[in-house]
Amino acid sequence: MLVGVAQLCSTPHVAENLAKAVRLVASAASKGCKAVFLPEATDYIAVDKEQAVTLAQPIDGPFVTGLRQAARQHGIFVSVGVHESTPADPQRLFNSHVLISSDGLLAGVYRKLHLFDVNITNGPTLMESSSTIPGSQLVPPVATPFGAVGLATCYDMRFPEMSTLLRRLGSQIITYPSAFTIKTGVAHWEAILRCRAIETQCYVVAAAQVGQHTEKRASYGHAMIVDPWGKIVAACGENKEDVQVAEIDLDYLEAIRRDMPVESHRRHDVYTLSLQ
Ligand SMILES: O=C(O)CNC(=O)[C@H](CS)NC(=O)CCC(=O)C(=O)O
Repeated sequence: MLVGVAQLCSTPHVAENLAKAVRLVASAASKGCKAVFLPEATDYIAVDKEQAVTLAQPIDGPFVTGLRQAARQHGIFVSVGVHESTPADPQRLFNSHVLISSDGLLAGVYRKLHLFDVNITNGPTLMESSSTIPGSQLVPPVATPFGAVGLATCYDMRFPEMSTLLRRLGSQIITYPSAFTIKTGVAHWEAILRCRAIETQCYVVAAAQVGQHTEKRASYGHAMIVDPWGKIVAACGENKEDVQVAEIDLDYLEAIRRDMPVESHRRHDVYTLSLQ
């Protein structure tokens, strides 16, 4: 089965971003994909924290609703990262990853666990926790016709405990909708994604924001799909608005797991003791 990984440049203009996302959904469907993966913050990249909080919608707001209609119209699953407002805390939002089924229903919602609070010398300073409430749970993989999908987001890829757990819970595909900085992307993006695929023996799908969003903010792009052997099988490079397609072959995945059964070689007996 074919799936598409997408790349785009969101701005603070939510309606325009929805139009771009819907175009990418249609494009993936026309290429025969059963699913399309859109990046983190597809709804918008804001100029500052105040604007980010003002623009956030609930999951049942117009942005996700528009994508649910597109998913249903084209008969395709859609994974998308959005900001999610919550009445419980009007000054902050969740960084949420929504999986929409091909009949337009919500199949899963994951709220980003690891927040990107960093200050890199000669590089970006970002304080995600000033606007974002961290999620509090791992979401079990969602069963789909193309495999069991584990939900994560961007910076989460730096935490292999999370991908290892998603694998143990049954994931066959692990997804990281992203908006990576250029400096960290050049240094780490491909290496991390290939490692997560190799060590979990899962397909890794990483949709990406690309280019200049606002005066202050730019993203690395290079959306890709990595197969469970660590090979890059789809790559958007630095294209501005793109969907690249790869096959998800679960027989191939099972063969890799059979040949090298790392999951059954894990020494959980030792790991638990060493944490005490
Ligand atoms: O800000 C928004 O609106 C959407 N959220 C993001 O773009 C997030 C938090 S600032 N970006 C990352 O996690 C980049 C991680 C990264 O670049 C790395 O791990 O190196």
